[in-house]
Amino acid sequence: MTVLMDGKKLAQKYRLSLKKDAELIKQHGVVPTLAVLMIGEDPASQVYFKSKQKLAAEIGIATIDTVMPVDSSQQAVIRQIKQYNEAANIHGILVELPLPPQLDEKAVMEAIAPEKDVDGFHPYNIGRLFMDDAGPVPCTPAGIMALLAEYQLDPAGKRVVIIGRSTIVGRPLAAMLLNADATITITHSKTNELERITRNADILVVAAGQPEMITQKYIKPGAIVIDVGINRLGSGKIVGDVAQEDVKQRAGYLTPVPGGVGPMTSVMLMKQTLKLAKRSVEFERR
Ligand SMILES: Nc1nc(=O)c2c([nH]1)NC[C@@H]1CN(c3ccc(C(=O)N[C@@H](CCC(=O)O)C(=O)O)cc3)C=[N+]21
Repeated sequence: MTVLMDGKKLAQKYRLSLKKDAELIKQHGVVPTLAVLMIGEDPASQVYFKSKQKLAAEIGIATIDTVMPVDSSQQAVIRQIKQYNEAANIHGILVELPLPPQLDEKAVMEAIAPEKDVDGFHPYNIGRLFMDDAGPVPCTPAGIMALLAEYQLDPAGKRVVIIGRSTIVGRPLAAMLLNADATITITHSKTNELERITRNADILVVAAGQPEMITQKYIKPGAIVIDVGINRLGSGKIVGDVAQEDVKQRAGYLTPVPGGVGPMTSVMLMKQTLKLAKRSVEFERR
């Protein structure tokens, strides 16, 4: 029997506790504030953009939302970020990805002040994560770590295989799990004999962006399977990167899609915003 790891339920638990944290910060006269910058109107990002506004409002986090035209110049985007960097009332800055093609993602990420980088995408924060001295960290991997902890699945000593080497999921998750004493293998689209590697995994994380690519034959019996994929099919149905019904026959634990990693990502963003706001309270009291 596979245990489904209920991200929706855990996210709800976090929402209640984050609401209390936000209240405490406000008692010190600080309103936790997240600035969200979206360039263009990518439909997938737009859904995420709106759901974040709603979640922030529920928890008691103020948002400053800016939409810039899809043809914005690099200079204009960086100017907007610098303005947020300098605004004392803003604690977290998030720039919606993906960016339109004329913009240099690396330069945009580097323009965000590391101490306001809620997504943990700035090279300084990535470096800290790799040195096991983490500041803000990427939200999706943080959500995966929270799910493992909730189900008392300690990664220490376990063999982890991650499919996907993105800067948003695969790479930072590898660092977090390494910091938690797991043994890590990162695989990707050029990996030879993928199945032979994944069949050794005690924990398999799939962030490949390929609808339902992972079937039973990739899974070690009883393994923990984390499905990071969110793929919208022509029919409108949302599926993960794991063929869920098939893999359920073999996995010990599995995150569903929807209702698994996705809801945890958003809640981790709020948690990190509060952490950054709290730090500014402590700073002011000194
Ligand atoms: N700077 C930046 N940081 C991000 O973290 C970021 C981003 N840009 N751009 C867009 C992607 C996408 N993303 C999602 C977060 C939550 C769900 C989520 O909650 N999904 C639900 C609902 C799925 C549905 O019904 O559409 C679920 O999986 O259950 C999905 C997608 C964060 N992203």
